[in-house]
Parts: sequence; C-alpha cells; structure tokens
Amino acid sequence: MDRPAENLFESGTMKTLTTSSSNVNVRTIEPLPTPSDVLAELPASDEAAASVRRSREEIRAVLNGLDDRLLVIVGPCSIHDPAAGLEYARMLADAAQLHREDLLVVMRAYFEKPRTTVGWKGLINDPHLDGSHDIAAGLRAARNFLHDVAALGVPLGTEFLEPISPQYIADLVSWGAIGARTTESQIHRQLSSGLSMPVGFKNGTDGGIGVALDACASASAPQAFLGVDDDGRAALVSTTGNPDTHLILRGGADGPNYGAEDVANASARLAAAGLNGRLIVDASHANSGKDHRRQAAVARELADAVEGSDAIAGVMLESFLVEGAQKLDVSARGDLVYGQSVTDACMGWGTTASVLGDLARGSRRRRSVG
Ligand SMILES: O=C[C@H](O)[C@H](O)COP(=O)(O)O
Ligand SMILES: C=C(OP(=O)(O)O)C(=O)O
Repeated sequence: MDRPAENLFESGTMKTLTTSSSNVNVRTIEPLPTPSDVLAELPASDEAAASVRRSREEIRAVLNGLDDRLLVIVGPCSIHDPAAGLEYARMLADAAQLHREDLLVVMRAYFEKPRTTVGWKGLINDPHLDGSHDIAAGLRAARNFLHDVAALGVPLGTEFLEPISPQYIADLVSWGAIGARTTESQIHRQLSSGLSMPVGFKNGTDGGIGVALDACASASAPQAFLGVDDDGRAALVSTTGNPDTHLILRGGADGPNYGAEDVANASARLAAAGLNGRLIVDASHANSGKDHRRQAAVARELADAVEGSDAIAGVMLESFLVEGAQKLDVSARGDLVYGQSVTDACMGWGTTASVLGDLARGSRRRRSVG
C-alpha cells in the first residue's frame, strides 16, 4: 500500500519516514556502527578465541556432569568502570588458578541491566553513566573489556538483554544468562536457541520455575525469527537450537529457593521434562534478599549443600572489590567509590575469596563421597 510521507525527520545520518501513525513517540533514531564494523575494528585475538572455545567446552562438561568441579559464576552485578572490573578480573584469575582442581570459575561481566522500572541500564546502554546513551561507545567498551579479561585466561559470562547486542560481543562470551524478567520472553528464548555458548534461564521474579523450564525447552528447539545480520540489516535467522540450556534458581517474591528440597524438586521437574536436571543456584537476588551479607551466608550454606547434591552444577555470586553498593544518579553524577557496585550490593573481595575457599572444599568433599 502506498502511503504518502507526511514528513521526514533527520537524525544523525538517517532519514526516517514519519507518517501520521508512525514514530509518534520517537525522538530520534541514530545509526550505529554495524557488528562487522566493530568486529573488524576490535577483532578477537587467536588466544582469546581459543580461550573462549575451551572454556565453553569446560562449562558444558560441568553442566553435563562429565567434569566434577563446581561451576562458579562470580563478579560484579554490573560493569560500570572497566578499570575496576579489570583489577577485579586479575584477582579472580589468581583465585581461579588456586582452586582450579575444584572450581571452574567464570567472571560475571554484565553490561546490560534489566530494570524493574527505570534506572541505569548498563555499560552498553550508557557507558558515560550520565544519561547520554552513547551506545556505540558502550558496545566498544564492552568488547574491549571482554577481550582484556579473556586475554587473562578468565572465561566470561553475561546476561543477554537486547536481541541485537550479541552480534557485537557474543564471540567473547563463554556462558550466557537470560534474566528473571525476560525468561518468559519468546524473543530471548529464540535468541538463546542460536547462541554459541551454554545459556542459563533464571526462574521468574515471582519464584515460578515453570517459565524457566519452558524457556529451556523452547531455546533447545530450532527457531526462525527476525534478527540482524553482521551488516546490521534485518534478517531471517534460523537456528539449530541450543543443546546447553539450564535452570538458575534465584528465589522469588515468596522468598528463597536454594534449600535442599527446592533444588531437588526443581531438578526432578527438569528431568521429568526431558531437560538437564543439573542446575545453577544464585546466592544473590531473591535468594539473599539482595543483602550482600546474607549472600555470603547463603553461599556458605550452598558450599555445605554441594556435598549432598549432584543437582547443583554451579553457584552464582555477586562480588566486587568493595562490599555493598552506591547510588548512581545519572543526572548529577558525583564521585563514585572505586570498585563498588552501582546496581545490586555485592560481597567485597575479602569475603569472596573466603567463600570461594568454602565452595572449593564443598566441591572436593562431593568428589570424595561421590
Ligand atoms: O541484578 C540486578 C537487579 O536486581 C535488576 O537489574 C533489577 O534491578 P532494579 O530492581 O533495581 O531495577
Ligand atoms: C538481573 C539479574 O538477576 P535476576 O534476573 O535474577 O534479577 C542479574 O543476575 O544481574
């Protein structure tokens, strides 16, 4: 159908057709560099690519029970300051090496934050932390960070929130998560079906695990959907399905779900649905009431629980250099405390190192009884 253009609005270099019924609430549309532009500018080194391939295989082996170590996904709630994140990654590299017989350590490198209502949405969305939303710079900053950490030999995990951003960074990611707020989203399930790394689905914010089980089944099936190609063009994407989907228990509105009975029930439901019964338990979020001190206690309880539960393949921890969290006000940014979270409260490094020691002991005890 031919529809006359009522006006063209121009933003950046893009002209956008606006009719009386489209773009009514859109202020601007600005082109971004394409995924192939960014990958050509910031290519993965051979070493980083090899490290990603190797760690994906290791994570798969742990999730499938072929490697008896405990997977530990640990790091800041969000990366807001790459320098502090890199300092953390160096310390984590040493801890990972220390516990390598018992733990497979993956660093949380979360660049996209889902918000309950509004708030800072992460380094990709707003890398200058000032509401300027310089997404082109954010994509490059995320890619640079992933590359710097992969070069240390530390595998990285991230939450995929936007369906387009993976084209810019996923080659450097060893483990992916879909968050509690998007597990029920068909878009995220389809996306996961084509991702190249194991992907964990959080249970819903209400605590229900049914949506995550459905998500695992959906993402493990072939899918066809609208996406973008490497040149940023709208494209039909057809996937084979992701063979490495799994559940992450994060608690919910009714409280925690990391107890022995919750874990056993969840594992049984997964197995009954023909899915992997081995799962990850998040010690943070609703499992700790977002209290970083409580999180450390939950993690130590999990370290004890591991011995008696084959279902626990991994544990997730939110941790940064400095404990707690600080408020980020993007409209009037004051000085920030170096190494402290600007989203959820995290355990500090000292507590983290001691919790990793406990988890390693739990993993060792499980091996000795197994
Ligand atoms: O992990 C981070 C937060 O729990 C999640 O992004 C929601 O945050 P909010 O409730 O502060 O928006
Ligand atoms: C947002 C997160 O968790 P959840 O989806 O469980 O709230 C997270 O892990 O950063």
